[in-house]
Amino acid sequence: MIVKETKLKGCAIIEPTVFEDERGYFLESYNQKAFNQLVGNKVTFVQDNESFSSRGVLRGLHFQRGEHAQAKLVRVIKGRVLDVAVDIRESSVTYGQYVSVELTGENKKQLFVPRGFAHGFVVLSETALFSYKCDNFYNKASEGGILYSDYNLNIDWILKNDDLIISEKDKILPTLENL
Ligand SMILES: Cc1cn([C@H]2C[C@H](O)[C@@H](COP(=O)(O)OP(=O)(O)O[C@H]3O[C@@H](C)C(=O)[C@@H](O)[C@H]3O)O2)c(=O)[nH]c1=O
Repeated sequence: MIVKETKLKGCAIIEPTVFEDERGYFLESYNQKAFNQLVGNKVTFVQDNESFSSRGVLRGLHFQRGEHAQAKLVRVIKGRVLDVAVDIRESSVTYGQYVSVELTGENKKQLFVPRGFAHGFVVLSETALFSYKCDNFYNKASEGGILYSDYNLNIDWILKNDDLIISEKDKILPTLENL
Protein backbone atom coordinates (compact mmCIF):
# COMPACT_ATOMS: atom_id res chain seq x y z
CA MET A 1 0.00 0.00 0.00
CA ILE A 2 1.38 3.36 -1.03
CA VAL A 3 0.05 6.67 0.26
CA LYS A 4 0.59 9.91 -1.67
CA GLU A 5 -0.29 13.18 0.01
CA THR A 6 -2.07 15.68 -2.22
CA LYS A 7 -1.59 19.45 -2.10
CA LEU A 8 -4.51 19.55 0.36
CA LYS A 9 -3.22 18.55 3.78
CA GLY A 10 -4.76 15.31 5.00
CA CYS A 11 -6.26 14.40 1.65
CA ALA A 12 -4.34 11.42 0.30
CA ILE A 13 -4.33 9.01 -2.61
CA ILE A 14 -3.91 5.39 -1.57
CA GLU A 15 -2.70 2.65 -3.87
CA PRO A 16 -3.33 -0.79 -2.39
CA THR A 17 -0.93 -3.64 -3.10
CA VAL A 18 -2.49 -5.89 -5.72
CA PHE A 19 -1.54 -9.59 -5.76
CA GLU A 20 -2.13 -11.07 -9.19
CA ASP A 21 -1.93 -14.73 -10.12
CA GLU A 22 -3.47 -17.14 -12.60
CA ARG A 23 -6.81 -16.92 -10.78
CA GLY A 24 -7.09 -13.17 -10.94
CA TYR A 25 -6.16 -10.70 -8.21
CA PHE A 26 -6.42 -10.09 -4.50
CA LEU A 27 -6.18 -6.85 -2.56
CA GLU A 28 -6.94 -5.54 0.88
CA SER A 29 -9.39 -2.77 0.16
CA TYR A 30 -9.13 -1.60 3.78
CA ASN A 31 -6.90 -2.52 6.69
CA GLN A 32 -7.51 -0.39 9.77
CA LYS A 33 -4.01 -0.74 11.20
CA ALA A 34 -2.18 0.00 7.94
CA PHE A 35 -4.59 2.79 7.09
CA ASN A 36 -4.20 4.60 10.41
CA GLN A 37 -0.42 4.24 10.30
CA LEU A 38 -0.06 5.48 6.77
CA VAL A 39 -2.57 8.25 6.90
CA GLY A 40 -1.32 9.21 10.37
CA ASN A 41 -4.84 9.74 11.48
CA LYS A 42 -7.13 7.80 13.77
CA VAL A 43 -10.27 7.24 11.75
CA THR A 44 -13.05 4.83 12.63
CA PHE A 45 -15.32 4.07 9.74
CA VAL A 46 -18.93 3.28 10.67
CA GLN A 47 -20.84 3.19 7.39
CA ASP A 48 -20.15 1.71 3.94
CA ASN A 49 -21.96 3.08 0.89
CA GLU A 50 -22.26 1.97 -2.71
CA SER A 51 -23.68 3.75 -5.73
CA PHE A 52 -24.08 2.78 -9.34
CA SER A 53 -24.22 5.44 -12.05
CA SER A 54 -24.18 5.87 -15.80
CA ARG A 55 -21.78 7.93 -17.89
CA GLY A 56 -22.16 11.63 -17.23
CA VAL A 57 -23.72 11.26 -13.79
CA LEU A 58 -22.23 13.87 -11.49
CA ARG A 59 -22.89 13.47 -7.76
CA GLY A 60 -21.80 16.32 -5.51
CA LEU A 61 -20.34 18.33 -4.18
CA HIS A 62 -21.50 17.04 -0.80
CA PHE A 63 -20.59 17.25 2.88
CA GLN A 64 -22.28 17.03 6.27
CA ARG A 65 -22.15 19.88 8.77
CA GLY A 66 -20.83 20.17 12.32
CA GLU A 67 -20.73 17.10 14.51
CA HIS A 68 -22.06 15.05 11.59
CA ALA A 69 -19.06 15.81 9.34
CA GLN A 70 -17.75 12.75 7.53
CA ALA A 71 -14.34 11.60 6.38
CA LYS A 72 -14.62 9.26 3.40
CA LEU A 73 -12.43 6.60 1.84
CA VAL A 74 -13.65 6.29 -1.72
CA ARG A 75 -12.91 3.91 -4.60
CA VAL A 76 -14.30 2.55 -7.84
CA ILE A 77 -14.88 -1.17 -8.18
CA LYS A 78 -15.89 -1.10 -11.85
CA GLY A 79 -15.67 1.73 -14.33
CA ARG A 80 -13.94 5.12 -14.30
CA VAL A 81 -14.73 8.30 -12.43
CA LEU A 82 -13.10 11.65 -11.87
CA ASP A 83 -13.23 12.13 -8.13
CA VAL A 84 -13.03 15.60 -6.60
CA ALA A 85 -12.38 16.84 -3.05
CA VAL A 86 -12.70 20.53 -2.16
CA ASP A 87 -11.09 21.96 0.95
CA ILE A 88 -13.76 23.91 2.85
CA ARG A 89 -11.91 24.09 6.18
CA GLU A 90 -12.15 27.79 6.93
CA SER A 91 -8.78 27.93 8.71
CA SER A 92 -6.96 26.05 5.95
CA VAL A 93 -4.34 27.73 3.77
CA THR A 94 -5.78 25.78 0.84
CA TYR A 95 -9.41 26.78 1.56
CA GLY A 96 -11.39 26.75 -1.70
CA GLN A 97 -8.85 24.63 -3.56
CA TYR A 98 -9.62 21.20 -4.97
CA VAL A 99 -7.86 18.02 -6.01
CA SER A 100 -9.13 15.60 -8.62
CA VAL A 101 -8.01 12.09 -9.32
CA GLU A 102 -9.17 9.43 -11.73
CA LEU A 103 -10.33 6.38 -9.80
CA THR A 104 -10.92 3.28 -11.87
CA GLY A 105 -11.62 -0.42 -11.48
CA GLU A 106 -8.25 -0.97 -13.11
CA ASN A 107 -5.97 1.42 -11.19
CA LYS A 108 -7.73 0.56 -7.90
CA LYS A 109 -6.70 3.89 -6.40
CA GLN A 110 -8.57 5.21 -3.39
CA LEU A 111 -8.96 8.76 -2.20
CA PHE A 112 -9.09 9.62 1.48
CA VAL A 113 -11.26 12.71 1.92
CA PRO A 114 -10.96 14.09 5.47
CA ARG A 115 -13.70 15.85 7.42
CA GLY A 116 -13.98 19.47 6.32
CA PHE A 117 -14.05 18.69 2.61
CA ALA A 118 -16.83 18.66 0.04
CA HIS A 119 -16.78 15.62 -2.22
CA GLY A 120 -18.13 14.71 -5.63
CA PHE A 121 -17.47 12.68 -8.73
CA VAL A 122 -18.41 12.32 -12.37
CA VAL A 123 -18.67 9.05 -14.25
CA LEU A 124 -16.42 8.81 -17.32
CA SER A 125 -17.14 5.21 -18.32
CA GLU A 126 -20.42 3.68 -19.57
CA THR A 127 -21.30 2.85 -15.95
CA ALA A 128 -19.45 2.93 -12.64
CA LEU A 129 -19.80 1.08 -9.37
CA PHE A 130 -18.61 3.39 -6.60
CA SER A 131 -17.91 2.31 -3.04
CA TYR A 132 -16.92 4.30 0.05
CA LYS A 133 -16.49 4.17 3.77
CA CYS A 134 -17.62 7.00 6.07
CA ASP A 135 -16.50 7.75 9.61
CA ASN A 136 -19.85 9.21 10.63
CA PHE A 137 -23.42 8.18 9.96
CA TYR A 138 -25.64 9.70 7.31
CA ASN A 139 -27.66 12.56 8.76
CA LYS A 140 -30.12 14.12 6.37
CA ALA A 141 -30.60 17.29 8.40
CA SER A 142 -26.87 18.04 8.27
CA GLU A 143 -26.44 17.64 4.52
CA GLY A 144 -24.70 20.48 2.77
CA GLY A 145 -23.43 21.00 -0.73
CA ILE A 146 -21.67 23.26 -3.18
CA LEU A 147 -22.59 23.80 -6.80
CA TYR A 148 -20.44 21.63 -9.08
CA SER A 149 -20.03 24.52 -11.50
CA ASP A 150 -19.01 27.10 -8.89
CA TYR A 151 -17.20 29.71 -10.93
CA ASN A 152 -14.52 30.32 -8.31
CA LEU A 153 -13.73 26.64 -7.83
CA ASN A 154 -13.53 26.27 -11.61
CA ILE A 155 -13.45 22.46 -11.51
CA ASP A 156 -12.56 20.72 -14.74
CA TRP A 157 -15.10 17.87 -14.85
CA ILE A 158 -13.67 16.66 -18.20
CA LEU A 159 -17.09 16.00 -19.77
CA LYS A 160 -19.09 18.66 -21.62
CA ASN A 161 -21.79 20.36 -19.57
CA ASP A 162 -24.51 18.98 -21.91
CA ASP A 163 -23.40 15.42 -21.12
CA LEU A 164 -23.79 15.79 -17.36
CA ILE A 165 -26.67 14.15 -15.48
CA ILE A 166 -27.26 15.88 -12.15
CA SER A 167 -29.97 15.49 -9.52
CA GLU A 168 -32.42 18.38 -9.09
CA LYS A 169 -31.11 18.74 -5.54
CA ASP A 170 -27.52 19.16 -6.73
CA LYS A 171 -28.42 21.60 -9.52
CA ILE A 172 -29.56 24.21 -7.01
CA LEU A 173 -26.74 24.01 -4.50
CA PRO A 174 -25.10 27.31 -3.51
CA THR A 175 -21.60 28.36 -4.46
CA LEU A 176 -18.91 28.12 -1.78
CA GLU A 177 -19.04 31.90 -1.42
CA ASN A 178 -22.78 31.74 -0.70
CA LEU A 179 -22.76 28.83 1.71
C1 LIG B 1 -25.65 9.53 1.23
C2 LIG B 1 -26.86 8.74 1.72
C3 LIG B 1 -28.07 8.80 1.07
N1 LIG B 1 -29.15 8.09 1.51
C4 LIG B 1 -30.41 8.18 0.77
C5 LIG B 1 -31.00 9.58 0.67
C6 LIG B 1 -31.65 9.60 -0.69
O1 LIG B 1 -32.98 9.15 -0.60
C7 LIG B 1 -30.86 8.59 -1.51
C8 LIG B 1 -29.89 9.24 -2.49
O2 LIG B 1 -29.13 10.20 -1.79
P1 LIG B 1 -28.23 11.26 -2.54
O3 LIG B 1 -28.94 11.78 -3.72
O4 LIG B 1 -27.76 12.25 -1.53
O5 LIG B 1 -27.01 10.35 -3.02
P2 LIG B 1 -25.61 10.81 -3.62
O6 LIG B 1 -25.82 11.96 -4.50
O7 LIG B 1 -24.97 9.60 -4.19
O8 LIG B 1 -24.85 11.28 -2.31
C9 LIG B 1 -23.52 10.96 -2.11
O9 LIG B 1 -22.72 11.73 -3.01
C10 LIG B 1 -21.33 11.57 -2.87
C11 LIG B 1 -20.66 12.50 -3.83
C12 LIG B 1 -20.86 11.69 -1.47
O10 LIG B 1 -19.78 12.21 -1.18
C13 LIG B 1 -21.68 11.02 -0.45
O11 LIG B 1 -21.30 11.39 0.86
C14 LIG B 1 -23.15 11.26 -0.66
O12 LIG B 1 -23.45 12.61 -0.35
O13 LIG B 1 -30.15 7.79 -0.57
C15 LIG B 1 -29.05 7.29 2.63
O14 LIG B 1 -30.05 6.62 3.04
N2 LIG B 1 -27.85 7.20 3.27
C16 LIG B 1 -26.76 7.90 2.88
O15 LIG B 1 -25.66 7.79 3.50
